[in-house]
Amino acid sequence: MQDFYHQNQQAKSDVVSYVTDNFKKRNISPDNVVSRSWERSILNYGLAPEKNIYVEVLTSQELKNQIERHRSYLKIARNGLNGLAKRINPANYAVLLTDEIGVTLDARLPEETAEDWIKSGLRMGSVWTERNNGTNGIGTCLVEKQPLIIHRNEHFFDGNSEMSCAVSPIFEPTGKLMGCLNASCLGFNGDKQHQYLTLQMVMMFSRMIENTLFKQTYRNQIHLNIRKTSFLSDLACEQFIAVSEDGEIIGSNRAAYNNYVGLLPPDVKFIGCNISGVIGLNLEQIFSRSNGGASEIKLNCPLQNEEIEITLYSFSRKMTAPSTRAASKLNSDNQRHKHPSLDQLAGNDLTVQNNVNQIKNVINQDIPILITGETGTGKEAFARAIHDASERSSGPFIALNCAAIPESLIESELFGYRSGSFTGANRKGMKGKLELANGGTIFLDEIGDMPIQLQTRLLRVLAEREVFPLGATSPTALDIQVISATHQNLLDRIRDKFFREDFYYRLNGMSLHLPPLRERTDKDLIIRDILDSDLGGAFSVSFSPQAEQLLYSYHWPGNIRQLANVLRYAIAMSKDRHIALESLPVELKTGKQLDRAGFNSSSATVNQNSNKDTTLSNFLDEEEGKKLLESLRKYKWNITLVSGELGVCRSTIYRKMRKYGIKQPNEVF
Ligand SMILES: Nc1ncnc2c1ncn2[C@@H]1O[C@H](COP(=O)(O)OP(=O)(O)OP(=O)(O)O)[C@@H](O)[C@H]1O
Repeated sequence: MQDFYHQNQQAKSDVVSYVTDNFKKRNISPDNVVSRSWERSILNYGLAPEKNIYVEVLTSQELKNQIERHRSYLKIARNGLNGLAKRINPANYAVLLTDEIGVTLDARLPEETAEDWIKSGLRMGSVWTERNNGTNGIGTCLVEKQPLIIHRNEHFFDGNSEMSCAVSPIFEPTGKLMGCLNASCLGFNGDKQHQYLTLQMVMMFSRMIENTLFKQTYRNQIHLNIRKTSFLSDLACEQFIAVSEDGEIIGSNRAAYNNYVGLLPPDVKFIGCNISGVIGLNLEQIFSRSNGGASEIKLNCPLQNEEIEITLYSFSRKMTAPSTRAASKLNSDNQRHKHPSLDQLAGNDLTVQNNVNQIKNVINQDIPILITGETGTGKEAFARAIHDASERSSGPFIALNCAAIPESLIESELFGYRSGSFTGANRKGMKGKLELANGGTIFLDEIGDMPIQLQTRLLRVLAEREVFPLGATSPTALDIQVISATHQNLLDRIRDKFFREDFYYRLNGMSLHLPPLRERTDKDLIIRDILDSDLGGAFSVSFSPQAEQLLYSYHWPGNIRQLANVLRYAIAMSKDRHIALESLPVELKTGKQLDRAGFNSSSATVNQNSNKDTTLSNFLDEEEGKKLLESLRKYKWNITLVSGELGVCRSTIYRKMRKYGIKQPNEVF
C-alpha cells in the first residue's frame, strides 16, 4: 500500500477493493462512514494499516497554552464531561473532551486502569487526528462532523484495535465545530451494536454542552426556546434560537438547526434569515403576544404544520409598546449597520478624520478607491463603511482576498464560468465575484498579490465595464464600485515589475491611507469601541494604571486586530473584568517585540526604508520564517490558530508561507 503513498497514481477503485479485502481479512463489515475514512487514510494521508503511527502528545507547556486558549469552552463543558464520566467510568470507559483539531483538553479515566489508557494514547494532551492516526473515533468524528462509533478492528492501525470509541461533535451556536466528546472502552468484547447506547449517552451530553454554550453566548440577547407540543417531555428536542434586535437569526442549538434547515427554501440560509420566515411571527408579534416574555405563545408553525410552544427570553431589551419600539427601530435604522460607520472608524484622530472627509467627497462619484495601511489597521472595515455610506449600500458587498486563494483559482473566482466550460467545473456554472458584486461594491483585498496576467484581464474588464465569463456567449454589463486594499508599497511592486503601472492608476482614483495604531491619537476610543462591540461593553471593564500605560505605549505591530486579541485575552485572564498588568500577554510586558515586529512588519514598511540595512532585514526575514514554521508546527498547521497567535490575518499567513516556501505536509506529495 506504500505505493499509493509514493506514486499516488492508483485508481480509486483499487483503493476501494484494497479496503474491502482488508475488511474481509479483519472479519468486519463497516458502514460508509468507516469505509470513507479508510479511503481517506490511504489516498489522502498516505497511511498504511500495518505501519502504526503513535499518537502525538503535546508537551505540558503546549497543553497549558491550549487549555488557556479554550478556557471558557472547558468551563462550560466540565459539567457535561463529569456527568457522562459519572455514568460510564464505572463500566470501564474513558471520557475525553477535545478541541476542533483533536487535542485532548480534558479527560476522565477510570482510576484502576489509568496506566493502560495512558499507554493507549487516551490521555490529556494526546492529539488524535485522522491525518496522523487514520480511522479513529476522535479524528474521524472531527472530519465527518457527525456522531459515530469506531469499533475495534475498524480502527485503521492494528495497534488501536483494542479500542471501541463512541464520539459526538460539539458545535458552537453559529455552526462552527468546537471539538468533540468521546467515550472509549479498552478490550470491549461485545459487538459494535452494543455501543449504540453509549453513543446515545455521548450525544445527549454533547447536546447538553452545546445548549450551555448557547445560553452562555446569548445570555444578554433575545432568544427563543421552542418545543413541539407533541414532544414536551423530550429535552433533547428543545430548540433554542437567538435573534438580533431586527429579528434576524444569529445562532441556534443543533436541535433547532436540524429541524428547520431542511424546511427552508434551498436559497435561504437558516443563520441570517428572519425569525418570521421560520415560525410565522416577527419579533414585534412575539413580543406583544408573549407580553414581553411574561407568557408562553402557542401557535401552529406554518413551516412544519405542527403546534409549537415558544418562550421568549429578553434580557437586554426592555418591554416597550410595539409602536414605540417600531419608532425607535426607525430612529436607529441609520446606525444599525452591523459594521462601524466611517465616522466611528475615523474616531478622534485628526489625520484619519481628514482622510475620511476627503473620501466622503468622492463616494457615489464612481471613482475607484485604494486603501493602504499595515495589516490590521482596518482596511476592510473602512471598505465596508464606504459601501454602507454609498448609494449602493442596499446592493452587495463582495470581498475577494487575492492572497488567500491559489493563483489558479483567482481567475474563476473573479470572472466566473458558464456550465460545461471545462472538465471538473460545476455543472451549473459559477458566477464570478465581479458579477456577484453587480449593483454594489467589489473589495479586492491584498491587491498587491494579484498575478500580473490577471491584472491585465481585470484592467480590461474595468475599462470596458463588462465581464466575459469563461464559456459565456455574451458579456455581462458591470455596474460596480471598486475598492482595493494593500499593505504593500505598490510603487515598489511596479518598480520590481510585479504590478502594472496602468492597473495601479486604474485602481487608485483616490487613495485612503490608514496610519498604524501606534500613531493614532485616539487609542482610548478604539479600546472602548472594541470593548463595546464584542467584549461585553466598556462600562464593565476597568484597568490598572500600569496596564493602561502599557496598552498606550506598546508598539502594536499587528495594529487594531492585535489590540482586539489582546483585550479579549486580558478579559479572559482578569478577575471581575479588572485588567491589571498580570492579565496582559507576556510579550507586551517583556517588550519582546522582535519576533512579532518581524513577523508583522509588511514588506511595504521594510521597502519604504530606502536606506534599509540589508543585514537587519535579512535577519528579520530569517527570524520571521522560523517563527512562522515553529507556530505552524505547534498548531499542527491550523492556519486559524496560527493567525490568532501571531496576531495577523489568515491571508498574511498564506502569503508568508509562500514567501518562505513553507508547504503544508499534505502539499508535499
Ligand atoms: N477604528 C476601529 N475601531 C475598532 N475596531 C476596529 C477599527 N478599525 C478596525 N477595527 C477592527 O480591527 C480588525 C482588523 O480590521 P481589518 O480586518 O479591517 O484590517 P485590515 O487592515 O483589512 O487587515 P489585513 O490587511 O491584515 O487584512 C477588525 O476586527 C476590525 O473590526
